[in-house]
Amino acid sequence: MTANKRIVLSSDHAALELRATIAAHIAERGWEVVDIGPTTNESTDYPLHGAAAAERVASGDCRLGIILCGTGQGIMMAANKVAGIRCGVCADTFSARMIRQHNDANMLSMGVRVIGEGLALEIVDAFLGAEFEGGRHARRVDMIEPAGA
Ligand SMILES: O=C[C@H](O)[C@H](O)[C@H](O)COP(=O)(O)O
Repeated sequence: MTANKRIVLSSDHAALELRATIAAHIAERGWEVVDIGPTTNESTDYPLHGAAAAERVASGDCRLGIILCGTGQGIMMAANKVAGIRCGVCADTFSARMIRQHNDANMLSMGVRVIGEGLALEIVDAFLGAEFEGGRHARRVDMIEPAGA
């Protein structure tokens, strides 16, 4: 399978269960899931997992990524330090759709201590179901990280 329907998943210790639920949910929808998150609940450091997932997307190995931690915030910050990554934290479906359509986000972050499983899956569907609209938005996305920066 090409990277076109390949998606990387990761989290810290806070989100193992939700990560597994999301993995099953998106696999059912035809995505090849590359789950590189921790496999035990032992406390771990979200920057490691955010960066590792982001590298998979930035390298082209995976088209998109979904990352999780307690709030979704710390792991998002780590992912956004990787060149080429545009990751947004979402707790609603509208934002999840818009970060694809307007911001060409290639990663989604969520907080397992913020939202429940049902909403998380709806957010995932909104994110994966939307496409970048280009046009005026492309100019703005280019301004976030100019080529060669
Ligand atoms: O942004 C950071 C995340 O929410 C972490 O999941 C959280 O800080 C981990 O906290 P704890 O070590 O208390 O489980």
